Amino acid sequence: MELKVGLLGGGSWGTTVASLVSRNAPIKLWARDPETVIDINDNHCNSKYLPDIKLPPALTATSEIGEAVSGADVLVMAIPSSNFRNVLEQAKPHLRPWVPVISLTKGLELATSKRMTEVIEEVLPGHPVGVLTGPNLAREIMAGQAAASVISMEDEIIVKQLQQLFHSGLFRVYTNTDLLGCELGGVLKNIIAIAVGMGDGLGAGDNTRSALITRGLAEITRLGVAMGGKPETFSGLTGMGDMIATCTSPLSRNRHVGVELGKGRHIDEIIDEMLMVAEGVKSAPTVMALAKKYGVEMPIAEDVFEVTKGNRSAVRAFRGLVNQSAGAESDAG
Ligand SMILES: NC(=O)C1=CN([C@@H]2O[C@H](COP(=O)(O)OP(=O)(O)OC[C@H]3O[C@@H](n4cnc5c(N)ncnc54)[C@H](OP(=O)(O)O)[C@@H]3O)[C@@H](O)[C@H]2O)C=CC1
Ligand SMILES: O=C(CO)COP(=O)(O)O
Repeated sequence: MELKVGLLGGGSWGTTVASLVSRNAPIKLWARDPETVIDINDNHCNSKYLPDIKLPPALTATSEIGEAVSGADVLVMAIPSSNFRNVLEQAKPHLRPWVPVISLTKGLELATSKRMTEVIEEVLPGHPVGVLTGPNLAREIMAGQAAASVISMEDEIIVKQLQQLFHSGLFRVYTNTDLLGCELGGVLKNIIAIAVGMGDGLGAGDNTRSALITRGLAEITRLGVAMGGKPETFSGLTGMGDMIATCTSPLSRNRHVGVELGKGRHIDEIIDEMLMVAEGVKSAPTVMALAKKYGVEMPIAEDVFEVTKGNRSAVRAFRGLVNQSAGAESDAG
């Protein structure tokens, strides 16, 4: 049976995933911006978020949320974490029972510290939930570069059915049933990417970058495992894989924020001039609260939090990070 897909969110990643799915199944993308809808339907472009990229003609968009949701056999959410719950509430009256809901979002809800799949379970009880996550920079994928990703759900049967929707020639999609671990990897790596960006903005070298990525991975693994994720998940595509892509790519918005902070600019000024979302800035306070709750030391994330709050300069934070006294490699810090 052919599954119909509704995807909510007309930004860079929503449009990219909708383009991939359109090769395998009928899909309707909902965007709140009517100009984006016209651009996708008439010009096969999303000039606002993916300039100079041609979209597949099979991809169509709507500005009526009910049109994307009511006929859907699968709902995909590509809305930043700050507006995720609100959009899910708008979709709820149109959604048929038991339709699986897959999140593409790599953030946490500020007010509740919840993961997006927890928000889905709260708003839409009974619907199977999952994430599609991994080292997936939208522009590279739209340029036709090969990439791998992971669809993660706790239900082994449904996850295999949905894998086929997203998988295509150059976009390899694996399955994983450690939903919490996969989802958290995508959230937490954003903060480490800001730290690495800060170092790059300050002129640090490749050795420093490598040390930060490795210690950052240890840090996010400690928190993820304390929260119930599997250690091996953090060494896979959704953990180490996404860390490498986000911490090293000039396309990463989180790394970009770090680079600008490293140059000495203020966070408000950096965010004001960005059209796109950098989830790590918003997640940092929530991650600090979770680290405290689970008794996990996260010195890199803490420095990023202090710099983004304006309490510490990037230079001071970075000196602290590289000068920290070193214990055993297996220790925190
Ligand atoms: N870009 C990437 O490479 C990747 C991104 N992600 C994750 O995907 C999520 C979405 O990111 P991305 O697409 O890149 O973000 P963008 O910043 O490119 O776009 C955000 C989109 O969300 C829409 N939006 C925001 N608030 C609302 C709302 N209240 N109602 C309706 N639409 C809304 C915006 O609409 P409008 O234009 O009208 O403001 C825009 O279409 C993030 O959590 C990100 O971390 C994950 C993997 C890769
Ligand atoms: O999650 C991403 C790559 O996997 C995108 O990272 P940014 O949000 O930092 O651009």
